[in-house]
Amino acid sequence: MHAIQATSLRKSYGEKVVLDGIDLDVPQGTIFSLLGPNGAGKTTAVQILSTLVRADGGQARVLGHDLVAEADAVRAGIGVTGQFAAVDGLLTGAENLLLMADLHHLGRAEGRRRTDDLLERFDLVEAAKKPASSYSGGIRRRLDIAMTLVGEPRLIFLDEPTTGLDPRSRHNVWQLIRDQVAHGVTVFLTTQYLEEADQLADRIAVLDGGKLVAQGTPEELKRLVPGGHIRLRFSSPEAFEKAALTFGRRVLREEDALALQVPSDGSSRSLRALLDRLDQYAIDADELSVHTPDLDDVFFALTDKDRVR
Ligand SMILES: Nc1ncnc2c1ncn2[C@@H]1O[C@H](COP(=O)(O)OP(=O)(O)OP(=O)(O)O)[C@@H](O)[C@H]1O
Repeated sequence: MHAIQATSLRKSYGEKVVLDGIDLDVPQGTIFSLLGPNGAGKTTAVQILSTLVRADGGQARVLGHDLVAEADAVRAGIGVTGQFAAVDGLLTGAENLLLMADLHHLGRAEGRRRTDDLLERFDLVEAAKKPASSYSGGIRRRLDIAMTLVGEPRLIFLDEPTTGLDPRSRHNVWQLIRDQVAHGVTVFLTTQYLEEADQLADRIAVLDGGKLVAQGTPEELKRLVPGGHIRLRFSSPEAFEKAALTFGRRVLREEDALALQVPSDGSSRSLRALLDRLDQYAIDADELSVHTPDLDDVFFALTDKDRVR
């Protein structure tokens, strides 16, 4: 079953086309990340898929329900944490959670039970007694995500969940997200941080200029851009020269290190071909390492940085 299935989603604000026909498929129990530069339309996509904003065109089913005809059923199964954080600064953390429990009509006892459970799991027991306005960014974000989970959603939308957090808080939030997925929850995550998508996502889609310019696993995306290579290091100048001759003009020479960089997409097929070649000519490499480009390379190669917005 798919948690999200969308075809040809379109949305414009006035003259500005924000989403220009977007197809999305997110299997249940996975983390899907929508990546894109500022203003690419990530938040708009989240707003549409969470029923907050109507698309101009296209269809979508979320948790098996039609987004428009069965909007209530969709809302009942999802949680949204966004830049429009729901935390009320005047209330304590515990009061914020209890308020969410009320909104979900949970009843007093059940509301208390879920609130206590979430405070424990999110390491918020101490903070829960103080007003949320006194919280650091990291604690506030944890409370915000905890509030999203009060209704026990099967799908959560996290819109830039770690923007502005320090590395430790960011890792904390990542762990909380992974825990959710381990319990079968599906996560739709938007982020500007390539590392975040790389760390968390099963699949990534890159949004730019209103279109998805690439989709795949982090590894698949990294293979899309040039720059990947296998580096071979040799212990003798003879072996180095012999290998350089064997691989011909395609290789990059690191004379001082006695190393060669052979272009490769990082697949096992390309690795096997290279090892076969070394075997064939009885060349011994001292060291072999595979270098795949990182997501930064992909992002910059795929998104148009010069477009005027
Ligand atoms: N309610 C609105 N009215 C008019 N224009 C809007 C509205 N909401 C969004 N936009 C425009 O749509 C474009 C996409 O915005 P959106 O917030 O979806 O991008 P984003 O990818 O989430 O960006 P960011 O990373 O900066 O949050 C922007 O140019 C924005 O100005």
